[in-house]
Amino acid sequence: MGIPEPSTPAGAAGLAALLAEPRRAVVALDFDGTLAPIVADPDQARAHPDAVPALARLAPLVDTVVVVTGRPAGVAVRHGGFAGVPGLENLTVLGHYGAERWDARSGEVHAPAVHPGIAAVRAELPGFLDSEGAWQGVWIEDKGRAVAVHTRRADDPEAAFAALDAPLHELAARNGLVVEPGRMVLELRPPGVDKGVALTGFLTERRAGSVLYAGDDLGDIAAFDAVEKLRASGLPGVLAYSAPTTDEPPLAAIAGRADLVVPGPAGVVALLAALADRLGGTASGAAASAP
Ligand SMILES: O=P(O)(O)OC[C@H]1O[C@H](O[C@H]2O[C@H](CO)[C@@H](O)[C@H](O)[C@H]2O)[C@H](O)[C@@H](O)[C@@H]1O
Repeated sequence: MGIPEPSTPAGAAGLAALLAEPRRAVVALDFDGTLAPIVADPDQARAHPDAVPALARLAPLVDTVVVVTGRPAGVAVRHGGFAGVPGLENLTVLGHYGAERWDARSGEVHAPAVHPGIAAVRAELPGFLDSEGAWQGVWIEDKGRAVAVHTRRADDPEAAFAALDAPLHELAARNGLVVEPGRMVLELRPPGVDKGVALTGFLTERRAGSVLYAGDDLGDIAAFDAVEKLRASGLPGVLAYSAPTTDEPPLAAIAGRADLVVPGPAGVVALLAALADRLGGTASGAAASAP
């Protein structure tokens, strides 16, 4: 596939800037639903099989590739298969919505102390969920510095999500936390950072000349907001939506703002490969046009 044409002038300008000066471009990608297909068990989610090969061709041609995810950074690295890959030396993973950072060069995760509200919620949550009614299939993902309540495997995932929304907001507020909603998940996590804050900080650090951001979920709205704000202040950017390929409805809050809509992780990977093709990447990651 070639590079799809952005549907907006701002997106076309963003893509043009990326292609004109790729060495100043940051390619920023969400993980679940964007690089990794959605599956029922988060522990079984893995990057699309063509993701790492495409990224390993593209990454040496741009300033950096950054994965911005709600996952713990180490989990995204493991499930992505990102560590020790030739070509991915300039990959960074910003985990926990930007609270954690892993850089391929050091191989280390940097993270702040765990918020004290997490221990309290971890202890209270099982009994709390019982008291809210037995939602068959609702389960808790302990993410270390956040705790997520998943409803995807409940008998009625949407009903379980809707019923738990307000009580979990109350539980989070009582413990100094916020609720981060996602695709059939309500996560209780510390406030203070989101994907927009994380992405803006990273682009500033890199002195980026352009950005491409791809995402699929509610947590990506903050990153979309950030790219739109940066565009208004002169940084070209292109926004891509990884649309569901199942009967799940598209997320209007993102779909309507995207410059490019691609079919799920397979479409994202095809976009990355097409960018690498256009920029002259080879299988080893060397740029044909590189100095
Ligand atoms: O920011 P992301 O990389 O998109 O991570 C967001 C959450 O993704 C995971 O949950 C989602 O993917 C699961 C596996 O496909 C799916 O079962 C679940 O319904 C989705 O919400 C992950 O489990 C969370 O910890 C992430 O915060």
